[in-house]
Amino acid sequence: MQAFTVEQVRRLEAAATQEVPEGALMQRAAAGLAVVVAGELERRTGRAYGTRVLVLVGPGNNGGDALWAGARLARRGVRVEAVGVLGTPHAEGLAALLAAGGRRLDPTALGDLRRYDLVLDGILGIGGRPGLPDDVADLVARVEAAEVPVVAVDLPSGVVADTGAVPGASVRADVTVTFGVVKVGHLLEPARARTGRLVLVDIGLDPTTETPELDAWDVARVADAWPWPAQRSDKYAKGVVGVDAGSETYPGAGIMATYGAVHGGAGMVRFLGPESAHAVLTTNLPNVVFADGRVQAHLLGSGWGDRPDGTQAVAAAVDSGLPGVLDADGLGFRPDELPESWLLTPHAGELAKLLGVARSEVEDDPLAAVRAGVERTGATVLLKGSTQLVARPGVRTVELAVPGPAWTGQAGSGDTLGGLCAAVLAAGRPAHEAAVLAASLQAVTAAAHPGPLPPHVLAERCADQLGAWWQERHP
Ligand SMILES: NC(=O)C1=CN([C@@H]2O[C@H](COP(=O)(O)OP(=O)(O)OC[C@H]3O[C@@H](n4cnc5c(N)ncnc54)[C@H](O)[C@@H]3O)[C@@H](O)[C@H]2O)[C@@H](O)CC1
Ligand SMILES: [K+]
Repeated sequence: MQAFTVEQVRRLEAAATQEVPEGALMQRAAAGLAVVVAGELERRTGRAYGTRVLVLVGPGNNGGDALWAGARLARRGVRVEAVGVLGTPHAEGLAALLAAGGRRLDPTALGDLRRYDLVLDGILGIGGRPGLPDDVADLVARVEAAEVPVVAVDLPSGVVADTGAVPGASVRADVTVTFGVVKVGHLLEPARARTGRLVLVDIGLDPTTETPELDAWDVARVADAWPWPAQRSDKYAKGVVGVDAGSETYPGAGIMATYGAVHGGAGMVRFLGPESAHAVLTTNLPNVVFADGRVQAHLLGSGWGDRPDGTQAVAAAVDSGLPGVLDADGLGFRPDELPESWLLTPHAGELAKLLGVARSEVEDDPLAAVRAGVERTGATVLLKGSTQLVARPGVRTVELAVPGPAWTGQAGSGDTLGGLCAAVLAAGRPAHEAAVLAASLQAVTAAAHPGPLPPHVLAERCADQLGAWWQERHP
């Protein structure tokens, strides 16, 4: 699934408008919206006829869409009531609603909102500036407290369409019906959680003229793209990972990283980290070797702490010409310039430090931040967190891994993720693909095995998940 910016949507809409009569796009949007709302009413109450819908109407075309859809619903026997909450409502849309038997209410006459079966949020769309005025925010809070299902028109009002930020009050939708193309904010947290189920209505835009801002992977694409071993693949075809992670202070990070590499399907894992980790690894992962030798991808940095020879260790690995993953403390030892074949795996705090900005700056616009990380380092960058983004040099489109539940937000998850990435890298895949595949695998596995599993146990479940995908593909 691809997502676009507001500026791009405006261009696409302008191009499409040249081809059709005035108002046609809004009619297509309203028709699609009314079908989804009617379906939602039927699913929730068993019928559309006789149900009650409250339309919250803002000053722009977003409110226009909502009013025209309200008119269509009113003609089907839905009792539609519209309330203007900002500015002057779309004149033709309001006239159409009234002509179809809908009513206009004064905001002061709203009463108990629990009498509505559904609320339609037509307050703001892609023309919305962040946040909502206080009186609108109060009304939105009342809707939420009344637990009435909400369908958002194009975007949940109050979210930032281009970044996914939610700087103030916003609508929390059960369903969002968007038009033409998906917008960036639908897919990035925290706006993603406010979007609910996303329905895309075709209004005749042609997105092929624009480079997508975001390319969101889904589970089937991840499973199809995984580097499955061929029948005659030996350990070198699957790839050897060299893990130089952990330290005497943090041996666990090296162990976790090794669990990730093993369960991500590496042909062999060489552990080059601290001796204090050897006994645990020998007992639990006896296939891991400790001798120096051939590797096909490096994994460095997790749990290094303040390693005295960190700079030299990273330089030597990069100079080998092999691809690698540089994680956590290792990020502080990176050379000025890295090749694209190296993958950096910072979380928001680490990326902020790398860029010399506040963490909130990364969190407010992760798309810009992950691109800036690439710009700064030359490497491929995976920004870890609730939405996991991958950017690489020379490519505008940022890839979005399959999202998962927050269970993976615990110490050690980043270490195992680094190992999973390194396993895919060692199998010969480019760094951006290794990052998307590994991050998605971890998320999908966490969704299938919810609960506070320690990261190394979740890594074992990752192997089960890979097994299940493989069986689906090799019946
Ligand atoms: N342009 C097109 O061809 C189409 C647009 N469509 C709809 O039109 C929407 C965009 O319409 P508009 O460009 O009119 O924009 P909006 O409907 O999002 O609203 C813009 C208006 O809201 C005001 N406003 C913005 N943020 C505010 C805030 N925080 N507090 C108070 N007032 C605020 C602005 O001053 C402006 O008057 C889309 O989201 C979509 O729903 C659809 O009908 C499909 C076709
Ligand atoms: K809206």
